[in-house]
Amino acid sequence: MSIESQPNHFVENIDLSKKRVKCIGITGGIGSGKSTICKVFETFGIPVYYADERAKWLTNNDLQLKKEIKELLGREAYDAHNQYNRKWVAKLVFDNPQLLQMLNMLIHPRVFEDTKQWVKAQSNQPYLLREAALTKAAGNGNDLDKVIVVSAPLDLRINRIKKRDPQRTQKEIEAIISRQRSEEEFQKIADYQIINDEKQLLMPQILAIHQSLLA
Ligand SMILES: CC(C)(COP(=O)(O)OP(=O)(O)OC[C@H]1O[C@@H](n2cnc3c(N)ncnc32)[C@H](O)[C@@H]1O)[C@@H](O)C(=O)NCCC(=O)NCCS
Ligand SMILES: Nc1ncnc2c1ncn2[C@@H]1O[C@H](COP(=O)(O)OP(=O)(O)OP(=O)(O)O)[C@@H](O)[C@H]1O
Repeated sequence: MSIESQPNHFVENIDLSKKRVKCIGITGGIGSGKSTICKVFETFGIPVYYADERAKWLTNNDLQLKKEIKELLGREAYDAHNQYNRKWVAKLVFDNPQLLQMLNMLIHPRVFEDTKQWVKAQSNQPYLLREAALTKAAGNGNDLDKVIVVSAPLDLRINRIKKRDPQRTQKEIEAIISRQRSEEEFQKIADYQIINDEKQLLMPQILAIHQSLLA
């Protein structure tokens, strides 16, 4: 068969006018300032997917997920109004790495599905941001093109969280940190870095990344 007479699957299956929009992960440990920095990107018109927030929403609204979480953690995972009992779950899982991993295995596939739907619904954007405490390196089994890592000194992060979340004890904050990537591990997956140490100016760092992503 000549090349001309072969059916052209490529032309049939790919709509060239719909190029996938760039998706950039933004991550960092608790209190590093991810959400604060995302708010600045939002003022530039960049849409942001907040994975922790969506995970929270899904734990209360995805019926199958609710059922699976109850099976894994017990009925107390939901309160009398059938709402996710975050305080109770946090106490249980942030001190128990195996259980946290099992909970992640229930929640994360749902969040990834939800992210895909969100990305599909966006159009005509120069790029999108996906904020999450847990993110793999770009391209490592995910749809991210680059990863921004937000860093801040540990003592500053702990003090910020004590102020922001007065219900958490120092021990609880340290338990969360010990379940997250270390600073060195975050650095390994960073394509861009933002240092949010309240000494270096934030805006020039954010603008430089924004410009580079628009280029
Ligand atoms: C354990 C839960 C109930 C704690 O709720 P709580 O309101 O106390 O804390 P919150 O969600 O605000 O998170 C507190 C800090 O822990 C971090 N964190 C949340 N989940 C995880 C996790 N699975 N592993 C490591 N850090 C996490 C957050 O980024 C934040 O820095 C809740 O975080 C949860 O259900 N987590 C599992 C879902 C998840 O993995 N979310 C992360 C992004 S998809
Ligand atoms: N440069 C800064 N100057 C002053 N306060 C800051 C700065 N960056 C962050 N904060 C404050 O520190 C706290 C933690 O910041 P933020 O919520 O953005 O962190 P996060 O990395 O998103 O945390 P989490 O992982 O818990 O979601 C917030 O109360 C925020 O207002």
